[in-house]
Amino acid sequence: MEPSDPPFLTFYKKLFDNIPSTKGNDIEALHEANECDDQFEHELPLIDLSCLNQDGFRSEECKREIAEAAQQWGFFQVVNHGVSSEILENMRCEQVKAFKKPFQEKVNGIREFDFLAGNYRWGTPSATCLRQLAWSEAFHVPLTHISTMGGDTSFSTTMKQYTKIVSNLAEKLAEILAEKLGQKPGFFKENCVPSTCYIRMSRYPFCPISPQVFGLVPHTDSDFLTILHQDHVGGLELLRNGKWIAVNPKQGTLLVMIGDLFQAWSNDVYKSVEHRVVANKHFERHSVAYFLCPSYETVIESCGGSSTYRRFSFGEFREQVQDDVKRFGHKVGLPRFVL
Ligand SMILES: C=C1C[C@]23C[C@@]1(O)CC[C@H]2[C@@]12CC[C@H](O)[C@@](C)(C(=O)O1)[C@H]2[C@@H]3C(=O)O
Ligand SMILES: O=C(O)CCC(=O)C(=O)O
Ligand SMILES: [Fe+2]
Repeated sequence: MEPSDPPFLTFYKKLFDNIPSTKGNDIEALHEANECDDQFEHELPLIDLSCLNQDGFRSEECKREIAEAAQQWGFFQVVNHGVSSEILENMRCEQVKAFKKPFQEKVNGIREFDFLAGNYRWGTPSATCLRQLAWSEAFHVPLTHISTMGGDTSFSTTMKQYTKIVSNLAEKLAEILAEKLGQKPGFFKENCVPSTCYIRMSRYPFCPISPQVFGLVPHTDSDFLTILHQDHVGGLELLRNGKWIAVNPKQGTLLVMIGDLFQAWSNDVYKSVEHRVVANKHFERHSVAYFLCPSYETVIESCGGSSTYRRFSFGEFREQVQDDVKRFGHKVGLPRFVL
């Protein structure tokens, strides 16, 4: 019997034949490949955004910290970000409820939310080996969909409240990062549109064969920046100086990740951060991500002159990512666009 929803074990059956035994050298080798440097708690950048409302000196200092973290880590945690713990908790509850809908309803589209089949993803349809499989399911919901969601249901109300605050926060952080590059304000307001920005709600079911599979395979995000909220379970890891570092959950904290578009636009000043989610043998996990994306026509080129990358439109970038995922089972990303 398939013990999991979604039915990973039956649908991806081929990938599970000949999996390394869970005894002896094979499993040791896998543990080594997965190794995460979490023997001691890493000092991940943590920024108090309330400083942005303080006097000029403190606010400038905070902006400097944001830019420094984006350069050195491509990642930072924020507190006092304006999303109340009540909204975070409501969002988590609504998300948990949505994933509890029957599998076939998720696949065909959830009527109640006006979700279509395309809103739901699970696993990695193009995977040809276990290491390419994502042991997770997700709803992708564009902002345009959220703003037109009808009814006064707790789902639509919560989604609207959450995205309103988080989208403003994303734009604000992006503008700070642009300012620190010496750019005039307005680029993100002009180019980032509700039809391409989206929320991705993810559920990582507990996984009986956890060391062999990822909850989400290593990747960088294909946007300007991502704002992520994770629950208390943990499993998110960042790649830094060749080592995977666990991002231990801290209640009320939001995580900010620099995506590929900011890396290209800043000509490598800011770095998109490679991250992954490791599967958990015992507990399911939920997270919600907001992706700040421009319109498909927006041309991405270095904002400060000379560039490592050729100019490309966001539409072209998305297509290339999707083609590569189909052909190779994984994303290639920015290296495709190096001059
Ligand atoms: C199989 C894949 C789909 C994905 C790229 C990847 O190789 C791994 C992660 C996926 C992800 C997650 C975040 C974003 O939604 C996304 C666009 C990205 O950059 O990485 C997707 C990719 C996708 O759906 O095409
Ligand atoms: O669930 C997480 O912690 C990460 C999600 C993620 O990386 C993504 O949706 O792109
Ligand atoms: Fe991601």
